[in-house]
Amino acid sequence: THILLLLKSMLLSTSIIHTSFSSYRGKPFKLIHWVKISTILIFPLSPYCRDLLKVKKKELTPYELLCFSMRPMEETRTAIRAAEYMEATLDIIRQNMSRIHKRSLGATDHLLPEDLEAIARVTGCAAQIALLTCDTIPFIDQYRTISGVCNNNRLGASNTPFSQLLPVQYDDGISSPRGWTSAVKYSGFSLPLVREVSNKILHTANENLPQDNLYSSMLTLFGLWIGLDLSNTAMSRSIRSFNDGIDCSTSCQQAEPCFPIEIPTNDPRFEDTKSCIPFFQSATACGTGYTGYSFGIPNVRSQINQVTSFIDASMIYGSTDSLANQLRDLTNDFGLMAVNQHYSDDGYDLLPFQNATPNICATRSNVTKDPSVQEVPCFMAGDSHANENIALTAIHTMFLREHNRIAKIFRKLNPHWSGETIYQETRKVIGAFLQTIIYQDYLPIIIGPNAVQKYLSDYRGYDDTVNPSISSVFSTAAFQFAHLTVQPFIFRLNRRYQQHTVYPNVLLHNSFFTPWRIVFEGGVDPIIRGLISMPAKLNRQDKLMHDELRERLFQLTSQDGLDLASLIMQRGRDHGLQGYNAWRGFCGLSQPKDEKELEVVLNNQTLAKTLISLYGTPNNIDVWTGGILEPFVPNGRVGPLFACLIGTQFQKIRDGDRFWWEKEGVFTERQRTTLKKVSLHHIICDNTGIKELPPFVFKYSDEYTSCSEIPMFDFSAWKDTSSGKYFMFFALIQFTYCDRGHHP
Ligand code: HEM
Ligand SMILES: [Ca+2]
Repeated sequence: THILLLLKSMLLSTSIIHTSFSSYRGKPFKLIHWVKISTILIFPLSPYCRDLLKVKKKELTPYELLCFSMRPMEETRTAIRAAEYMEATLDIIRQNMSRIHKRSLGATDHLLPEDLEAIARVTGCAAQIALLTCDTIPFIDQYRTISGVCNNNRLGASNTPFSQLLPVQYDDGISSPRGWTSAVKYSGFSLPLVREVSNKILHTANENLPQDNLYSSMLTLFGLWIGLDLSNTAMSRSIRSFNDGIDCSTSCQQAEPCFPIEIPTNDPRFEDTKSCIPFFQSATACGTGYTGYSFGIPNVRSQINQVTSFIDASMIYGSTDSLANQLRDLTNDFGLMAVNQHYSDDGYDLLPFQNATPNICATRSNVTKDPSVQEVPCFMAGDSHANENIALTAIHTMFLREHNRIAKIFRKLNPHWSGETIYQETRKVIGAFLQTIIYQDYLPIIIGPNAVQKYLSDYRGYDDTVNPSISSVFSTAAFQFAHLTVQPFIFRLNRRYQQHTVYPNVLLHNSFFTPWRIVFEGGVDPIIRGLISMPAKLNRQDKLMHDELRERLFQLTSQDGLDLASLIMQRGRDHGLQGYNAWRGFCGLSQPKDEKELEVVLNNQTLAKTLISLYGTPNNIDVWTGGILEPFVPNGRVGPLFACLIGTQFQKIRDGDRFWWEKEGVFTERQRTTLKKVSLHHIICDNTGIKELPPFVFKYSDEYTSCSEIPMFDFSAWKDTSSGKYFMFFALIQFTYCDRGHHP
């Protein structure tokens, strides 16, 4: 590292660079040298999470687990690399220009538009944002692409920037997170340390938590599950600062992309205020931040969503073609998803294993303190978070089984269908199941009937002017409301819905990255029973985030855990989200200007006082913090601000989706009528050994009904009545156009 740093400073000061630079103007080919230099400089300085884990160690730190679980996927790495090269190239040019002209200059002050275009092209940035030609893709009107491209060109596709509902606000106006420089003031006040807000407002012990007497833990986990369909923020590829090689995992120095969470005085857990909770920034999207100059759009930094914004079950099937193919069972032509070849769960399938090294899920011997136990790899699914906790893994597993169950039904129903048709038709049905369950059952409970009426009343058809991309404020703040409704335990119940005697409840921090608990400790059923029959934690102003998430996040044994509340606020600042009042204004809500008015909005005097003592003004309250503190809207589980932001987002991903299940022509009328009848209930009954369950699985109740009392989901509307001849022809075209197992 030191040699590279030395090399970099030498390169920057040598006459070679000065000479080539002073003669570059009007000769864009020279710019390629700059790009090359930037790639040479960045590349070796950028260790990734993977590299952290190369050193064989007994136990991973919480930071390493976070880093690894949030590492960018393959195609995302290409997108991020392009932006990093472009930014580094412009930075080197800027430094040299300033040196030559002996004054500070912007990167593009002396560059011609064609030079910028050339840099964008050579770094790969131009390719990331160029419009696509969609009409050459076969069957583009029939099935969604895996990456979501060509639903409406790049809008809503994976690896594109989050949209912005309000202008982004950075310390330097372009890229530095809010709060990066303490001298920068907002409404006359510096932002408080996020850990201080977490300690003073969020802090809650694990014990005596308020329980939701209306809704079950399934409501919470289903929220997490669908959140993964919608957003997964790409982290910076590098865990080391670009300019001086500081390692974000070990140093508390602030240097892009390290944005460490500082420790306030009198912190209940960390005694040393010079220590920190490691944090690395999200990756920059091409054409934004300091790479934005050449594209004629406001050059503020934007972050990348690695997954498709549409509700298309991307957490099952993947958001990139390479992952989607890995997840399929291509050993036959039956349209199935790959399942685990080593273990099963009482006759039911499990998710396949990843073959990644190192195996971050080899946590069993550490947790059980028994070195002789058998370890297993992490499970593989369409989303990278599948092993984050075992309740989430259980839901993933159920839906994998549902795909294969339906695929087998379709093969019987339509023997002339190719494996590719079965896969695509099944994937289409699963996507529609999710859309139906979310809008019919989930959202009304969360945002309440008034917001449903305002944002989600009748569907009026597809609108190609609506941008379906997930917005930054939705993913980084509003849809993270449910972190306050997570129980500190994963409940595991036996067939009689009593605590399992052999495999009892597990504290949440003992459930992170532990797929072996599913393989060796009773499988999926006990966990699903726990989710559907135990209440959710209630989000209450005086009982916010318990210690499992605020003090022990990703802590498997003795290491210092992370603090989720601090991470969320720091992420919001990294993404340049404006403060609470700006968002209240966006939603047409009142904007409290002092403690008294805040007290009225929150209906809580003590809370308003503490917030003002921390932030100085209601304007600056981190939007996630303000949102989670608001009293609920009538018959909802979020306050008015989040009801508006969540309602707005779900309206956009419905109206801006060319494959929305209610859109004319996507399904037949008979199929639509059938799809309305689906519920999560069906999916549990059909894919687990659970045969008695509460009548409505999001509701907390001690009544149980038998699966046999619910009519089976009827697939007869999918019987293909067109002639076999036509389908032979169709299959032939498919076969001609694409490799087997590829999207048509
Ligand atoms: C069950 C326990 C849960 C754990 C351990 C957990 C953990 C995390 C972590 C570590 C992050 C990344 C924080 C950062 O550095 O920015 C995150 C992000 C997020 N979480 Fe959770 N979470 C849980 C439950 C939930 C639930 C119930 C929901 C929603 C209903 C949810 C929604 C989200 C969303 C939307 C994000 C941002 C995703 C992105 O764009 O990357 N989480 N969560
Ligand atoms: Ca999706």
